[in-house]
Amino acid sequence: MKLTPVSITLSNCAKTFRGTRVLEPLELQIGTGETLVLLGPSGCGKTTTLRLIAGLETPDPGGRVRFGDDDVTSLPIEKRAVGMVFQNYALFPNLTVRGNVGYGLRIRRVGAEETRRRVDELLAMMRLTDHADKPVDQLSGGQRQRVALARALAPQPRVLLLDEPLTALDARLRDTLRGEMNALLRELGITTVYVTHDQAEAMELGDRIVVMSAGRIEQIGAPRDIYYRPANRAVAQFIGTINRLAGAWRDGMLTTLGGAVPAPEPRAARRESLDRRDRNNARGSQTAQTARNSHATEATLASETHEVFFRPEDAWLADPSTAQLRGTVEHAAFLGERTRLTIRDAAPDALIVDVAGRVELARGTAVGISIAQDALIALS
Ligand SMILES: Nc1ncnc2c1ncn2[C@@H]1O[C@H](COP(=O)(O)OP(=O)(O)OP(=O)(O)O)[C@@H](O)[C@H]1O
Repeated sequence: MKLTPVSITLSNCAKTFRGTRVLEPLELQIGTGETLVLLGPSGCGKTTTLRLIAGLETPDPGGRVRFGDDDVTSLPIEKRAVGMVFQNYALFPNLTVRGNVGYGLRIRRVGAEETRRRVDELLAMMRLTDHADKPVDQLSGGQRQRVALARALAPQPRVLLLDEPLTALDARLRDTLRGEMNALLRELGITTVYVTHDQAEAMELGDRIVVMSAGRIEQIGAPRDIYYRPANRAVAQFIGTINRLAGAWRDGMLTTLGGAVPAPEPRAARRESLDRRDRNNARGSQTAQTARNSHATEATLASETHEVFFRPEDAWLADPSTAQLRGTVEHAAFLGERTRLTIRDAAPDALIVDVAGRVELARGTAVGISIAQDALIALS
């Protein structure tokens, strides 16, 4: 497929419907060929943002939308060269698969031969060749979704916009199609904006994720950044499961019900250490960084809210006599590849700890828990 992807820039883009502002002014740059995922709870403004990019809505006065160097703010959707896929696919039920995929080319008066060539190529790419002449209502949900994608790509758009394209499918199919979608977007290299409220989809597909809530951007970052370095509680609680340890600071340790844990590394140091862990290349200007970090530690602790957070998979069971925290098993959920423990009395809130392997623990068993220091997260 011959595609010429572009970057997208939204500047000062707010949206008000009948006096109610549903999107605060936002700034967003999407790189050429990047897959950017808009993630957040229902009603947070994801679809509105996508529609501003599509040209289905215009931003409040002062907002601008650019594709590369082109200011497209006042262009309608049909002049923006975008391909769109919706949750319900919006296929034409009276047309065959081939008719649906070729639709956008016919209305653009592309010649019959070129149309056939492009449609055949897309049908092959989407593994739909054998279904080309079927009416779309004879297809499975996954196949319809692939027809919708092929139809969006046929006119060779500059940008691909996907609004919850997998949501209507059952969980198992969604997992399979997520992998296929990932491979396809990498292969096409098209600039893609993908709306979802499903974190697994966001993590697997996004080069970067934009976490939104109540019409605002809470954080923009690579999936690992968002997961391991959430900017605030809203992000941490929306993405995955997170445990809270509340207590009092004593000698650099947070003392809670069942023991004590060391102070988390402040954000700057944490970023450094995670980057080291991720990329395994810790050389560079370490000395200056370390000086900045020790300064940051004191500043962070002084303003600390007496709580730290950690993910369930970052803790492990340890001998209670040497563990950081002690508690009792409230519940052990065997999930196949791991067991999810709910542990009481270690902290004011119950803690969730994931353990791999063959673990069988009865309710009431006394356990010890330790947590990797670089996995402790301080949040505002
Ligand atoms: N045309 C409209 N007129 C009035 N209000 C609207 C309109 N479109 C969206 N809204 C409101 O704007 C807010 C954001 O909606 P939007 O569809 O962007 O959210 P979302 O994050 O995509 O949610 P969902 O995941 O449920 O689709 C919601 O409160 C919604 O009711």
